[in-house]
Amino acid sequence: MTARIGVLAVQGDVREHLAALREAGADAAPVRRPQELAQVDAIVLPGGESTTMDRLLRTFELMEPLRARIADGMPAYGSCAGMILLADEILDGHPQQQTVGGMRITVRRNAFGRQVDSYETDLEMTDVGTVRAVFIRAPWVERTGDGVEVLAQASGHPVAVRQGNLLATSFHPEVTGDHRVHAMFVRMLSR
Ligand SMILES: NC(=O)CC[C@H](N)C(=O)O
Repeated sequence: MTARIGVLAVQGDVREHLAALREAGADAAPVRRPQELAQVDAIVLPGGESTTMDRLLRTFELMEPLRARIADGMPAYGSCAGMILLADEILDGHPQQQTVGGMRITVRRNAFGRQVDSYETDLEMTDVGTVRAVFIRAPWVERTGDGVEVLAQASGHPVAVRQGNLLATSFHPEVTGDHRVHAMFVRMLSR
């Protein structure tokens, strides 16, 4: 049976992730409610604004079920704000900002600078190859804990990391029309 991958749909670039997952051959569906989360085998946390997503996750009563599913081993992929949500620790976060957590990483929000510092570059990513990386007010990884594999770096910092069946990128592969990073996540589901 094809795995069903949810895309957290409280805020952010949900449509682009749904499209990239479908192009990678997955059955993808938006997740806004706890009942919808219960029906997926894996989840993508999109780019957007992590402080807003944190607030909406709590309002929609998705924070605790999401934490429980990830602690229980559900595969998850976070891009940009989604990477922040997966991180166990944030630097330069909003004072009350919480994360879903699960990945033993410390991320710095807006690490490359503010809005104006959005940029694109080609990176080598393990198991994927050369990718066009689009950074938009992106975080980077400051510290990695046990079991975290660095898949790509930019400006001397990890920008793609994997820990078991959790994947995170600082950049946005969903906006480039290249679905190889999503395909890699789909492959992680069958390991
Ligand atoms: N493109 C993005 O997802 C930006 C992330 C945003 N700077 C945040 O802190 O949530």
